[in-house]
Formats: sequence, C-alpha cells, structure tokens
Amino acid sequence: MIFGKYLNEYYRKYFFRFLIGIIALITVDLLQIRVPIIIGNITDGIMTGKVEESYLLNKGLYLLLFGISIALGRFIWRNLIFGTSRNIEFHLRNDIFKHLEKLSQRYFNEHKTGDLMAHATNDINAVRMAIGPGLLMMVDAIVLITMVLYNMAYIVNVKLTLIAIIPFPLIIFQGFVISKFMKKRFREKQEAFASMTDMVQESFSGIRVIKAFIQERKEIEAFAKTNKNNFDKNIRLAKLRSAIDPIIRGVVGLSLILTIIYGGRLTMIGEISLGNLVAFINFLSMLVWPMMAIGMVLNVIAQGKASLDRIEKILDAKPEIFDSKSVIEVRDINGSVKINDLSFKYPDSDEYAIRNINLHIKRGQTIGIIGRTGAGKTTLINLLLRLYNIPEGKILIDGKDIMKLPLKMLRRNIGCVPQDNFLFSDTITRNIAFGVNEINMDEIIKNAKLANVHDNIIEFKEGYNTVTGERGIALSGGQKQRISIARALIKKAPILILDDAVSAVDTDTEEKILAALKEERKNKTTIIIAHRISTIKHADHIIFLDEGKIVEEGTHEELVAIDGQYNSIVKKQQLAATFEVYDEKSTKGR
Ligand SMILES: Nc1ncnc2c1ncn2[C@@H]1O[C@H](COP(=O)(O)OP(=O)(O)OP(=O)(O)O)[C@@H](O)[C@H]1O
Repeated sequence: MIFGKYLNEYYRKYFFRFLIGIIALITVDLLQIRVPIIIGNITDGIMTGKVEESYLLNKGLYLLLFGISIALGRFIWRNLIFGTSRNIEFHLRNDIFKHLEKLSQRYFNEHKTGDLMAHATNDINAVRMAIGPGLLMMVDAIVLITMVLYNMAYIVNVKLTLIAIIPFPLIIFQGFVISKFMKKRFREKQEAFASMTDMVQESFSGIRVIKAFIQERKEIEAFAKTNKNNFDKNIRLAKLRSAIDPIIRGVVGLSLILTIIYGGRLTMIGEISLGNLVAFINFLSMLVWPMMAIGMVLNVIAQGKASLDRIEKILDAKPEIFDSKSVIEVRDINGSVKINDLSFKYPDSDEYAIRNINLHIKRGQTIGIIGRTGAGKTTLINLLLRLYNIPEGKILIDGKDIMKLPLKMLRRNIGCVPQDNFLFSDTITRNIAFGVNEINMDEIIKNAKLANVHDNIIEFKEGYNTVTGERGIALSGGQKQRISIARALIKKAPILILDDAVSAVDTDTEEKILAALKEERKNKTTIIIAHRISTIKHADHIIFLDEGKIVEEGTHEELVAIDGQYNSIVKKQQLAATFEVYDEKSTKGR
C-alpha cells in the first residue's frame, strides 16, 4: 500500500471497506493454515489404523466446509480490496481530468499530450496495483509467513523448520536485487509508453500535413521505432519478472529436498509422525505464494510510488489564472474596453510581445486590428480573455480592472472565434451550441445563417446532425471558420472577437458575413483581427500593430491619408485584386 496526500482522503473514505476486506483476508489465511493440519491428522489416523470410515467422512465434510468458507472469504476480500482499489482508480482519474481542465494554457504549452495521457492510464494503473494487489501481498506475506512458520515450528518440529528455511534468505536477497533493477526498468517502460502515445497522438492530429508532404512512410518507420522501443522495454521488464517465479520455486524446491531428507529421518526415528511430515510439506508449498509476494510487494509499491509522484506533480500544478481575492461582483458587461499603457512578455520569453499599448474601445464600436504576423494581435486578444495574468489596472472593462473581474463572468461575456477554429467530434448542432446552456434549434439556425454557413449545412445528408470529425476533418477550412463564428455569435456576448476568422472564406462571403455582423452587433463591441484590408476597412477604428506597438491608428480613410504602413498594404492588396480580376477575365476569354 502506498500513501500520499491525494490518496489519504480515499483511504479515509473507504476505511471500513478496507478494514472488513483485511479481516476477511486474514480469516481466509487462518482457515487455509488449518487445512494441512487436518490432512496430517487424517494421515496419522490412517497410518495408525485407528480411524473408522465415519471419521473420514466427518473430516471430509469438515474440509468441504472449510473450502466453502475460504471461497466465501475470498469473494468478500476480492470485492472489498480489489473493488475499492478500482474505485480509487476511478476517482483519481476524474480528479486528474478535472484538475487538468483548470490549468492554464501555459501548462499545456509546456506538457505533451501523450505524456498526460500516459499518466492518466499507466500511472494510475500502477497506483491501483499498489493499493489493491499491494495490500493483498503485504497482508499475505506477513500473516501467511508468520502463521505457517509458527505452525511448522511448534506443531511439527523446530529443528526441521530451521533446516527447511536455510535456503530462504536467497528469496529475500533476490527480492532486493530484482526490485532494484525492476524500478529502473519499470520507469523505462512507462517512458517508452508515454513517447509512443505522444507520437500516435501527434501523428493523427497532423495527418493532413503528413499526407500533403507524403511523409506516411517516414511516420510508419518512426512509429515502428517507438513501438519497438516500447516492446523492448516491456520485454526487459517481463524477463526480470519471469525470473522471480523460478527462483522462488527453486528455493522452495531446495527446502523440500532438505525436508524430505531430514524430515524423513525424523519420521523414521519416530520423532515426528508421518502425518506431521505430510502437514509440513503442505505448509512448505503454502509458502510459495507469500514468498513471491515479498518480492512482488516491494516492486509494486516502488512502481506505485513512482507513479504516484508523477500524478502528484500534475495535481500539485497550480492553476495560474483564478479569481482575485478582491474580486468585483458584476452582473453584466456593457462592452467598453480601456487599455492603459499595456506591455506584456510571455512567461518563458525575454521579448515583449506587446509594448505600451493604449486603446479605448467604446461600447458598440467595431475595432479592426491589422499587422504583420507575429505583431502581437493574438497576444492582445489572449490578454483580453485573461489567458495570461497582467499587472493590475492595465485593461479595464466597463471601467473595472480585468484582473478583478470574475473569470467565468469575463469569459461568458466575450465571444471569441480563435484562429485555431477547433471543432469537437460531435454534431454541428452541438458544436454551435457549445457555449450555451440549452440547444435551441431556431437560435442555432439563425446564427448559422448570420455566419453564412446554413446553406452549406443543410446540403449535408445529415444536416445539422452531421458529425464533424476530430478537428472537423470532414469540413472545409471556410466551413469550419463559419461554424466557429456561429458558435461565438450564439453567445450574444457584449464583446465579440474574431481572430483572423474569415481568412478562409472568399471576399463575397466575407462581405455577407460582415454585413450580417454589422446588423446583429449594433450597440455591441466587436474586435476584428485580419490580414485582409477588406475585413476591417469599415471598422470604426483601426490599429496597426508592429512588433507589439501601435504604429498607426484611425479610420480606414485616415490611415490611407497618412500613407504609411497601412496604406502600403492597401496598395499591395489592390494590386493583387486587380491581377486576380485580370487573370479571371483572361482565363474566361480563352
Ligand atoms: N505562448 C507563447 N509563448 C511565448 N511567445 C509567444 C507565445 N505565443 C506567441 N508568442 C510570441 O509573441 C509574439 C506575438 O505573437 P502573436 O501570436 O500575438 O502574433 P500575431 O500578430 O497574432 O500573428 P499572426 O498574424 O501570425 O497570428 C510572436 O513573436 C510570438 O512568437
């Protein structure tokens, strides 16, 4: 059995189950120990010719009763000890998932999904083994070995017992030696499994890139390599494990030889009866399992402890983003945003991603953000969503510090279409209704229409019940983007953020979506990040970001008039559009 702060509460919760389980287990052990004595008595009875048939029948019934009680006891302890360890495994897995869901973005940037999955499978399994089978081994090792040796020495013969156990230190020795290697090999096995899960997860997530670059073969070879590594590490562990059984049986075999030689002599000279010798040999065979249990329990506990350490590390990770102690209770958000001299570096970076930004967005305004890739546009949005912490007083929503607003309330009031428009493996209906409490088909259809994706959806055979594959594999990039827009719109949030959300749709569709948004989002704040001028040109205010700084700002007309970086993009995109039109015309003419 292993202990740790996250396990102890479950031990407390299931204390009586464990207690009754241990009592049942000890009772079974004590009953089992009686069996060789009864067999010895029967043997002596037969040898001396003193017994009658009724005596044998009596003993037979007695043994049957023992057998039934032992079976019943086993049923009880297995249910209580193994069953409870399964219960703890179940709760622990839930705890880990629940905890991971609370951790910040940063944690997932720093930890591989495959590793986390390995912890949630292999490590929890190792912890369960240490709790259930570990407890069984510990109790059996202590109770059976003490009781059996006691019976061997005091009911049969002390000298014979001392001689019979001469080879036993070998078992203890092997237990220590093997468990030392076992620990290392078990860790290697867990690591190999984690890196295999990681590779599978990454390979399937990136399947489109793999196919586009025709890298399937390379992936198959890489998988075969990690699979082989996993296989080798399992075999290394299994080889070590497989050495335990023959060593223990060998040692007990040696004991048996000594027993037969010395015990046979004692029987011949009449110091012990034949029945005693038979009982002694039975006792010896009863020692095989608890002897094995000594070696195994050390390993199971060492492995469980190592796994529990890893699990504790996850559960100890503190969520970095949480409600401030001086949280301001707010009912609604109107949607005005004020950014005061905001600068920000990512926690593991030396470079500022945002530098001295000042911006005032009035309720109901539409703000356009443009700038080269890496300029800090998404970072600004991450900060508005409070995915990272910032110093107090830097971003105010409705005049209130974002750091003091309740997190749930803040995020409930911001609709966001992130660049990575991830869709869940679920129906389109559920994907659109993801952020709202109830599924209202009229609302879903209305918002799908606003996002200009309704016509596409009803063309699918299953319509709104179409299940999108993992990451929406069955849909086009533009369709996914528009479903993500519908998912954000249905929240009717006072602040809506579109991060490059129409980049994969054509300009006609983009125009329709923007027109619908304008109508729908009257009096509500909308922030649109884009690379295309057409997406933001009608915004009330546009900021041009470069290396985290606002370098130009104003309306489209004002920015064009400045004739700076913004206008240079306008000109480039106009030129590109002219070529596109020209190209279209010339292709049609052919
Ligand atoms: N999690 C992170 N940790 C450290 N640095 C980051 C992280 N995310 C982004 N950055 C860095 O911050 C800077 C701004 O990135 P950001 O994603 O905000 O740019 P962007 O303007 O949205 O670009 P794009 O138009 O390509 O989406 C970049 O230099 C980027 O490398």
